[in-house]
Amino acid sequence: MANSGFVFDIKRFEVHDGPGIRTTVFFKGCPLRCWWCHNPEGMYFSESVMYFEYKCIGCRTCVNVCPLDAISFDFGKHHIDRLKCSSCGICCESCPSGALTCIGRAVTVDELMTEIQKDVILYDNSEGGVTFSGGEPLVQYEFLTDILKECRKLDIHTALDTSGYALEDVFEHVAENVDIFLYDLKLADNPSHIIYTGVSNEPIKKNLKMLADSGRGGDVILRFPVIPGITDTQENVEGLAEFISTLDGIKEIDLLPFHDITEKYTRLGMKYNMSVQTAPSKEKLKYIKKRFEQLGLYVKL
Ligand SMILES: C[S@@+](CC[C@H](N)C(=O)[O-])C[C@H]1O[C@@H](n2cnc3c(N)ncnc32)[C@H](O)[C@@H]1O
Ligand code: SF4
Repeated sequence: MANSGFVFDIKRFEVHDGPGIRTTVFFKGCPLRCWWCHNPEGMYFSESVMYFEYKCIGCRTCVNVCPLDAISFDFGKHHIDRLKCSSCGICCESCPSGALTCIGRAVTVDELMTEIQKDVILYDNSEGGVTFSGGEPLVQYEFLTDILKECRKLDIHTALDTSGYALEDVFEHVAENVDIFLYDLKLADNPSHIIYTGVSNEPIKKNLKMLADSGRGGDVILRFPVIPGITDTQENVEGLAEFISTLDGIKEIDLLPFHDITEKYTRLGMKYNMSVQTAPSKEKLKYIKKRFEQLGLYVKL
């Protein structure tokens, strides 16, 4: 039982994170480091300090209040020494223009349920519900399970947006309380998976196979991030198609074309590995769509 967890956003009226109108809760912390991740503020479990240059008025309040001397103006340019910064948040509280913002906050089960329940009428009218995303929600599996159980008590539909990367027994335990899964498949080849995400794809494949073998394939919507030069290669698409063809009951795969978020990484002081900034071509998307349709899947783009 975990009475509180750590989230970095709660978005209401979402229509892209599962069926109907949904509230999406973004959990902090992720064991993966996908090169293209558009939610880098969700990677670390601790709070993340984000700096918005266009809001900065150059008053240097942050420099003066930082207890670790982690902030300076080098040649007039704001700089946070991320090795010194402990994300204590004092600079964010003191910044008069909102140029510094602390991402991430603790919430209790009760607080989160209050937020989720605000839109129950919308969920009911649209066959929607709540989606747990991140970061990787499975990292906080005890808190996640508590929330899922509360939702089930109240008959609120739940979706888990996940990389599937978790120990088998953790995944199995959480899955019991989930209505549908938005399950990401990124790279079929394990060495490539390790290079581009930092972890092996074996637990991901194992957990998905377990779901399908237990008769829950129909509760899974696959998601495939189409990342130019990394996941969109013929070799990868064929590898994934081969794996998917071993899974029973899965009917849908959603293609998520790459979008660039260089600016977010700059604001967080994080390294962005992607050299490509353009979305995949229409031809490439068409080819991938057709290939997955050949497996009998409905392909949403
Ligand atoms: C940020 S992840 C969070 C959930 C979980 N950690 C996962 O990877 O599925 C949510 C979705 O965004 C997708 N995604 C991440 N970065 C993206 C990008 N730059 N372009 C398109 N989709 C992206 C992921 O593939 C995943 O389907
Ligand atoms: S698993 Fe999801 S949240 Fe984690 S780094 Fe990859 S895309 Fe981002």
